[in-house]
Amino acid sequence: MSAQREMKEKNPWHTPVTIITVIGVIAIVALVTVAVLQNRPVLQKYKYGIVLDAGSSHTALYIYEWPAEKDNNTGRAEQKYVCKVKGKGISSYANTPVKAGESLNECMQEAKMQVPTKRHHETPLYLGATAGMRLLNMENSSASDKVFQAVEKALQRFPFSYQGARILSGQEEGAFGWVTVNYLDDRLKQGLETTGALDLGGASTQISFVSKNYDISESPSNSVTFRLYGNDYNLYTHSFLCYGKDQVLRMALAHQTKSGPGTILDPCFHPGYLELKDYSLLYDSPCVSDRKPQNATGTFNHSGAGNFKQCQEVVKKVFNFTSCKYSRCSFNGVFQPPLQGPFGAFSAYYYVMDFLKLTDATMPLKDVKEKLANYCATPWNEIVKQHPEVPIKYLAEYCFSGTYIITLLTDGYNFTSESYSNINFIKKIKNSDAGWTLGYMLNLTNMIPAEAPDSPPLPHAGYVTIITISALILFVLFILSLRFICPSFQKTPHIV
Ligand SMILES: O=c1ccn([C@@H]2O[C@H](COP(=O)(O)OP(=O)(O)O)[C@@H](O)[C@H]2O)c(=O)[nH]1
Repeated sequence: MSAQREMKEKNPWHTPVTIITVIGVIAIVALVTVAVLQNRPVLQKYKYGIVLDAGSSHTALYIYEWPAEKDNNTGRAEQKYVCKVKGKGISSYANTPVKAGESLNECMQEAKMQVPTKRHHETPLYLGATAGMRLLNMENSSASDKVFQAVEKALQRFPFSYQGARILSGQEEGAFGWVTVNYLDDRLKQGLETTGALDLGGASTQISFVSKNYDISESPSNSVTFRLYGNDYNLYTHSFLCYGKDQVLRMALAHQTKSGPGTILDPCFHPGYLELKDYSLLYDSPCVSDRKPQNATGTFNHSGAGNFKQCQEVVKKVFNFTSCKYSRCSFNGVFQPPLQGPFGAFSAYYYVMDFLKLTDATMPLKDVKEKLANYCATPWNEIVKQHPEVPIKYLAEYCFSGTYIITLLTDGYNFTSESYSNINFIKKIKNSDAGWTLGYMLNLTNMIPAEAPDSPPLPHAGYVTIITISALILFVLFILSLRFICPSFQKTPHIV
């Protein structure tokens, strides 16, 4: 019995200080563990959104992805996947609407594979149509309705949360393009100076920017106001219907064929270019239908002369610079405040300028014009030889499209040799395509809060460190105070 007692007394695990120490260590470990577990970032789970951009020339499907627990707060939505729908835009199926729906199936099947199955039912799916459908709706609203019915039917067969298909107004297209660019650049959250957005499509074009000299009362219809992350924005935006590059080409050709000649020598096409074209196809658009010559034969010879300066003169004819009831205008009597800040130019601005190797922002405007003039003057057979991979239809139009872009920016929007250098031709920002689709989804899912989100006072690591240090200090103080208040803790155990 006494040997047992001696063992107990000699065993250091049985001293009060040791017991308190062990309990203290367990308490600290428990405290820190709770702190770590309670505040650990939730396992990265993602949410998804799908937007179909039904443009005049083609449709593209975009899938966006963002961290699930941050959708209303600090996480950024990014493009995860893009699928180009085969064939033309949905407005080209006016006579066979069912095919408009069928055309989307392949990309929608892809979307099913890209979005995790357990997220399908909660993934919103939107379709937004732009200028091609705006024009079809103006021309034949029942055909446009039938295209939408077919598209709707096709999209509802998929397991996503279908949110509707509609035509975006030009103002929405411009404003959402601006939101996309500035969101991806993190300019909105940080309240930085914003970037203007220049979007060029096939059937319309948009310009959107914040100008401190913009007096809304002068032209209220061009104003869109936002409150995003606690900052107020007064955005100027305008969409020019028929001023996308495909419709402007029709207008330029309409101008050259108005007296109904059998052959036109077009300065916007390369020397040696020759195609037989149909009058009825050329005039088959509300942008030009009223200009169809009375005495037009069925076809005309479209031949090229390859002259940039003359091409600019032809292109200028599609703009009206004479009437302006405001203090200042771009063209066609449309108000435009003074240009301000940097601009991102995307969609067809990028495709064309990239092909022409003219996207370098440091290239002076006069050099851009010189290179374009050389390109336009290059004989057609040489151009075809130099670019065997580019489809002939696209290849034939780059001289025209480049000339239109320069004319639109300088004569149309009033960019000068100096301010031209503020334009960046961009396709993507941080792996997401520049365009209206992301801004549209962010808006419809309320992912950009009006007020700046409350951020936790400390990051997770800082929180855990402070908890650990505080617990250790408290424990040391506790031990010291025990020794001070109860001196017996200092004595070594007395062995009997
Ligand atoms: O790789 C490409 C894809 C498109 N485009 C052109 O870019 C424009 C895009 O127009 P979209 O269909 O987006 O027209 P919107 O409906 O916006 O007017 C059209 O002229 C297309 O021919 C191009 O030059 N290269």
